[in-house]
Amino acid sequence: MEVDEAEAVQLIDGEGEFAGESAERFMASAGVAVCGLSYAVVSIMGPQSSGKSTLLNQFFGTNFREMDAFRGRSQTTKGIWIARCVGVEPCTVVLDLEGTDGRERGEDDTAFEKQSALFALAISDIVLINMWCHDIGREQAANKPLLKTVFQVMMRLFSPRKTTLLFVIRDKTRTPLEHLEPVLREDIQKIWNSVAKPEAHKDTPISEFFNVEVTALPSFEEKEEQFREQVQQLRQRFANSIAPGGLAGDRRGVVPASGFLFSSQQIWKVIRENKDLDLPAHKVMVATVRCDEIANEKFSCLTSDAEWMDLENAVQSGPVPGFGKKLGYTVDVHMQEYDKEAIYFDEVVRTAKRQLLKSRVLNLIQPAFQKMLAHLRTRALEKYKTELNLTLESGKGFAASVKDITESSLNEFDQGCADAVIKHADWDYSKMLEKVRHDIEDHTLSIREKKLSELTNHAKEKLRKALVEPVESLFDAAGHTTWASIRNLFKRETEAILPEFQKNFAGFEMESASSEGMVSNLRDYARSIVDNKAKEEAGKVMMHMKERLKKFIRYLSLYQSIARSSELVLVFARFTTVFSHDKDSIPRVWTGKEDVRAIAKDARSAALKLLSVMAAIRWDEKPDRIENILTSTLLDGSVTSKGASSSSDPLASTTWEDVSPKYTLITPSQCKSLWKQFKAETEFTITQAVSTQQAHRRGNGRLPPPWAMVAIAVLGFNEIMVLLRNPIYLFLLFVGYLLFKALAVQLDINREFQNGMVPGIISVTAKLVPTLHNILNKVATDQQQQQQGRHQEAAAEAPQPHPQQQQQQPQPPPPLLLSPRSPVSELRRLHVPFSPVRKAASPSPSSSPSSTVSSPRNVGEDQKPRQIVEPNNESNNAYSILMVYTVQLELEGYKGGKTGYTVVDMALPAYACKKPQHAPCRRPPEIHAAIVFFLQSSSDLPVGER
Ligand SMILES: Nc1nc2c(ncn2[C@@H]2O[C@H](COP(=O)(O)OP(=O)(O)OP(=O)(O)O)[C@@H](O)[C@H]2O)c(=O)[nH]1
Repeated sequence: MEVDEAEAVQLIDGEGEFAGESAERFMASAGVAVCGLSYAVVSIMGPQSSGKSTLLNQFFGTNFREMDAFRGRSQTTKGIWIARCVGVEPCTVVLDLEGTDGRERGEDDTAFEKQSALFALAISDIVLINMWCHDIGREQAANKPLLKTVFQVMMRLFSPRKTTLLFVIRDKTRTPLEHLEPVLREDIQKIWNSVAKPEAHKDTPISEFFNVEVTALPSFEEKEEQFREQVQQLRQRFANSIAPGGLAGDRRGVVPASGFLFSSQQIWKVIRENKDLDLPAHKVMVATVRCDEIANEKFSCLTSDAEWMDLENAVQSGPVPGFGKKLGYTVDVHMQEYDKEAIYFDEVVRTAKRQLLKSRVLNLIQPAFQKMLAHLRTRALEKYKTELNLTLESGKGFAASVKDITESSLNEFDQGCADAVIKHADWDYSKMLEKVRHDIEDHTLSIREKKLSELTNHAKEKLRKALVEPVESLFDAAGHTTWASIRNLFKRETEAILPEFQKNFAGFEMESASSEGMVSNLRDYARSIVDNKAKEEAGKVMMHMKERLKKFIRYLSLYQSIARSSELVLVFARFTTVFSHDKDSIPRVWTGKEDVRAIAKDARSAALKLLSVMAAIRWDEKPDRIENILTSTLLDGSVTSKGASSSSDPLASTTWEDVSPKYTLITPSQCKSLWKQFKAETEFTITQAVSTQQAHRRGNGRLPPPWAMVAIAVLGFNEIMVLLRNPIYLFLLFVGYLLFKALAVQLDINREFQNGMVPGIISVTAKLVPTLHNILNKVATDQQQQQQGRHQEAAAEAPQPHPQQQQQQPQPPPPLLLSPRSPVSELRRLHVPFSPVRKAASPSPSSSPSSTVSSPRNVGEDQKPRQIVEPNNESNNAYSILMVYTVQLELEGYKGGKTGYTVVDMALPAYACKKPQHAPCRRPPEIHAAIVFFLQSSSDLPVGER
C-alpha cells in the first residue's frame, strides 16, 4: 500500500510495541531515508485531549486522528504516531505522543508517559509542550508532572543533545504573552530546580539542555480564524529549522535519516528495558549497523552489476583490453554509493566499514585479475616463442635473440599488468613476472638444447658421411698404409667439419670450456665412427667376401669346407685374389709355366698382411710388430711345428705388444688358430693347381716319341703305300681320323681317363653312341645352314625389300666365338634372358660383355675395360687363344624367389680353337668346372628356364 507523505502511521502501539513494518513502509514512501542529515524531528507532548493532534494537523498538514467532540472527550491517540510534515523544508518528521494524565491508563500508570517522554527527547530536535493557558501559575497544573517527567528522564541521557522546548499555550486569554511567559519560565525553572540531578549536573542550568520557547494560540474552537492565521505564522519558524540559528537544537547525536528508524527502534528498546540511554554509543552502534547494511547492499549491487559480470565472463576466455580501467570504474561506482549513503554516520565506523567493503570487493574481483595475469603470462610466453623462432630463422645469434626478445616480452607483460590493476588495490604482480621470466628461461633452455642437439647431430652426420665410406674403402684395399690413410682422413675431415661447427654455435655465447667440451665430444664421436667401422666393416666385408668365396669355391670346386670364421674368410679372400690373379690384377691363366709354389707363397703373404692390418686399430703412428710377428711365426712355418713351447711362441698371448686391448680386433692366439685352419684349407687349392699344371703339360706332350714315329714308318711302310695308292682308303682314313678326333674332343678323353683306365673305358663306352649321334646331327645342321646361306646369297642378288620389311626380319643370333652348340655357348645363350639390366644396357646382341651389371663391391674393377684376349694367330699354342668371358648369373635371384641379384662374376678362360667356328672345341679344366657349376646351379631353375 502506497503511503501518502501526510498519512500518519503508528510507530509504537499502545502496548509499547515498535511497529517496525509499518514504520519502514512510511520511511520508504515518505522518502525520509534519503534525506541524510537534512531532516528534523518534532514531537508533541501534553495532556490528553488538549488539541495536540488538531494543532499538528493545522501546523503541518498531517492527518493525525482528532477527537470527535460530539461523541464526548476520550483518548484518541494511543501510543506514538508518526507523519511527515507537508510543505516544510527540510524534511520534517513529526511524532504525536499519547496524551498524559489519561483516564484510560489510570492514576498510577505513568510508565508509558515517562518512556514516551524520554523517547521524544532522545530523538527529537523540537519538542512541543501543549498546555492550557489557564494552567499557568497554578500549583496543581496538569503540565507540572509532565515537565518533571521530562527533566527527570533527561538526566538519564548521557551527553544529552540540546533540545528546543516550545511551549504552546492554548486558548490564550486577554493576558498578553509578555506577562504569561515570565510566569511560565519561573514555573519551569522551579520544576528544573526541583528535579534530582546527578552530581555532574547539579548546578547545570536548564539552558545547557533546553532552548525554551513560548508561544500562545487562541482557541481553535472559538477563534478558529485567528487560530489558523497564527498557526501559519508559527509554521514559518519550522522552515529551515536545522539551519544555524534555527528552531532545532544543537542536533548532537543526530543520525542520518536512513538510520533514523533503526535508531528509534534501538532507543525505544533501551528505554523499554529501563536502561540508561548512551546516545553517543547508540550513535556508534547505529552507524555500525547502518554502515554494515549499506556496505552489504553495495557489495550485493556489485556482484549483480552487469558490467562486472560481462568483464568477468570476458576474462575467462582471454585478456581484456583496458581491464583495470573498466573494473576500476565499476568498483568506483559502488564505493562512491557507499560513501554517499554512509557519509553522515560516525566517521570512524564509516571508514572502518568502507575498508571492509573494499576488501570484500577486492576479494571478489581478484580471481578475475589473476585470470587476466594468467592470460598475460601465456601471451608473453607465446610472443616470446614466436619471435624467437622468427629471429633464429632470420639467422640472428641465439644469445642475442634471447636477450632482446626476453626484454621486449617482459616489458609487454609488465605493461599488460599495469593496465590490469585498479587504483583501489595495490596488487603485486612481481611474482607473476618472475613466473613469466622462469617460463621464458625454461623455454630458452629447451630451445637451446634442441638447437645445440640439431647442430651436433648435423656435425655428427657430416662426420659420419665423411668417414664411413672412405674408411670402408680403405679397409677394402687394406695394406701397409691403411691406418696411416685412415689417420690422415680423420685429421682432414675433423679439421674441416669441427671449426664450422664451432662457428655455428658461437652465437650461443657459451663458455669456452663448454664449447671446447662439445668439440672434444665430437672428435671422440668421429673416432668412435672409425673404431666402430673398423669392427663393423670387418663383419660387412666378411659377408661379401664369404659370398664371393662361396662362388669361387663353386667355380673351382676346391674350397668346400673353409670359411668357418669371418676372419678366415678375409684371409682366404686375399689368398684367392692373389692366387687367382697376377700382379696386374688380371685373372691368372694357368699356362703350365708358372711357379705355383711361389705364387702360393705370395698369396699367403698377402693374406697374412690383411690379417695384420685387421688385427688392431692404430690411432697412433707408432709402428707395431704385428706384421713382423705374424710373418716370422706363421709364414715362415715355425708355428706349424707342433712341439713349439708357449714361452717361445709370440702368438701364445691374448694381447699384442704395444697395442691396447681396447684397440685389439684379433688377438695373437686367434691369428694363430686362423692361420692353421687357413693353411690346412688352402693346401688343397695349391695341390689342385699343381695337378692342373701337370695335366696341361701332359696335354702339350701328346705326340708320340720320335723313335716310335720311325718304327711306325718302317713297320707300316706297306700299309702306308697301299693307302697312298688307293685314294678311297686315304679318304676313308681321313674321315675316320676326323671322326675319332671329334669323338675325342666331345668325350674329353683325357679327362675321362684321369680317374683310371677302367672307369674311363666304361664312361667313354656309355657316351659313345649319344656323342656320335650328336656329331651326325651337327653335320646335318651344318649342311642345312649352308643351304640357307646359299638361299640368302641368292636372295641378296634379288631386288632389295622395303626397309620396314627388312626390319621385321628376325635378327640372327649373336656371333659366338665358340661353337654354337658348345656347352659354353649354351651357357651364354641361357644366361642372356635372365638379366633384365643386361638387356637394358645391351640392346644389341653384339654389345660388349663389359656392360653387364656387376657387384657393388666390384664396381671399380668392373668399370675397368674388360681385357679380352682375342684369338692370336701368332701363337703356336692352340690352347693359348684366350678370352675373358664374364658370366653373370642371377642364379640366386631365381632361387627362393629373391628379388635381388647375386652376381657371379667369374673370369673364365674360354677356349677358341683355330679350327672352323662350327667345329667342336675341346674344353680346358676351368671351362669344364664352370659348366659343371652352372649345370649344378641351373638345376634349381624351373624346367622351362633351364
Ligand atoms: N477549547 C479548545 N478546544 C480545542 C482546541 N483545539 C481542539 N480542541 C478540541 O479538543 C478536542 C480534542 O482534540 P484533539 O486534537 O483530539 O486533542 P488531543 O490532545 O489530540 O487528544 P488525545 O490525542 O486523545 O490526547 C477536540 O474536540 C477539539 O475540537 C482549542 O484550541 N481549544
